[in-house]
Amino acid sequence: MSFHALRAQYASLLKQFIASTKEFEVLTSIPTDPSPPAETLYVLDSSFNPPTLAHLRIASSALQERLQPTSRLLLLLATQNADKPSKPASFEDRLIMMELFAHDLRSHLATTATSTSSGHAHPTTHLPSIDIGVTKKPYFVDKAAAIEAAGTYPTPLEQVHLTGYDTLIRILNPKYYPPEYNLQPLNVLFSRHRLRVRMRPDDEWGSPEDQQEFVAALARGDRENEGGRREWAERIHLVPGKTPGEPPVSSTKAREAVQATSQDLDWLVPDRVRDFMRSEQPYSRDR
Ligand SMILES: Nc1ncnc2c1ncn2[C@@H]1O[C@H](COP(=O)(O)OP(=O)(O)OP(=O)(O)O)[C@@H](O)[C@H]1O
Ligand SMILES: NC(=O)c1ccc[n+]([C@@H]2O[C@H](COP(=O)(O)O)[C@@H](O)[C@H]2O)c1
Repeated sequence: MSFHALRAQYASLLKQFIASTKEFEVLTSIPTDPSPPAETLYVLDSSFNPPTLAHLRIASSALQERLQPTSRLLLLLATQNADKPSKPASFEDRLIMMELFAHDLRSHLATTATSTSSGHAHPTTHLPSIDIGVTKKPYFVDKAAAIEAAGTYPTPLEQVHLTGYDTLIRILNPKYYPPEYNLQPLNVLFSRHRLRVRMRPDDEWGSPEDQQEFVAALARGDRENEGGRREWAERIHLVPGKTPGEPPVSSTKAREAVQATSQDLDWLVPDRVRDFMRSEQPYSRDR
């Protein structure tokens, strides 16, 4: 399907979703054929503005821990962000980039499985299916509940939310939980689901040791006065982020690169997303 036709299709699906009372919906799946029922649902929630190689590493490292068709990945676009106002690219273009990203991710999984297995390409039938979904809910605890309530997946189903360290800090910030402004509402999330958190070491977020200490403090009970329970720490799995010296990758950098230094897209976004950004210019002011 041409990008023009795909954009029109997503525009119509989005319009129906926004006008509905639904809080979560899967718009498409890759591949579209039926697949075995999910046993673990990995959820990568992002503004996908655009999807980057950091998002690809977050998802692929989680899926590669147990590469099996009963693992499923949900790429979840939040139409409402907890903090940021909406800005270009359009949601339609982001959904197209999410679909391209899903193909890039499956290609990546198929080829990287080769180096760890017998030297043969990993059959695509063994790769996890990827859903492209939308939610109106900005907070993780509500996203998890909306996914459960929609009835799209078998129940009960453990969700593993894939985030970066900056997002973990925000999930555990009481300012998001009125009217009491304490962390108690998160108990629903941590009693059923998990977080797999990629460290994001830099000047703003500190060293890997500082990031590990944040979870260790929760485990020691240091957040109990704010309603944070020690046992939640067991449901938070911190994994390494970029290695020292590796340049930091972010959607902001990719948006800047497409305007100024387009060759930098090669190390910021996966191939199909890069080609789309170059040909369709979703961040151009004329769009
Ligand atoms: N380089 C990275 N290292 C670790 N986590 C990351 C990285 N990039 C994104 N993430 C995580 O991926 C999730 C979605 O990210 P998000 O859409 O905010 O991307 P971003 O690159 O931080 O965006 P922006 O630059 O537009 O603020 C968040 O949980 C975020 O922490
Ligand atoms: N307390 C929370 O659950 C919480 C706080 C801040 C951001 N978020 C969400 O995290 C995701 C990533 O946010 P940013 O795009 O702002 O990095 C968004 O879906 C945003 O709404 C959730």
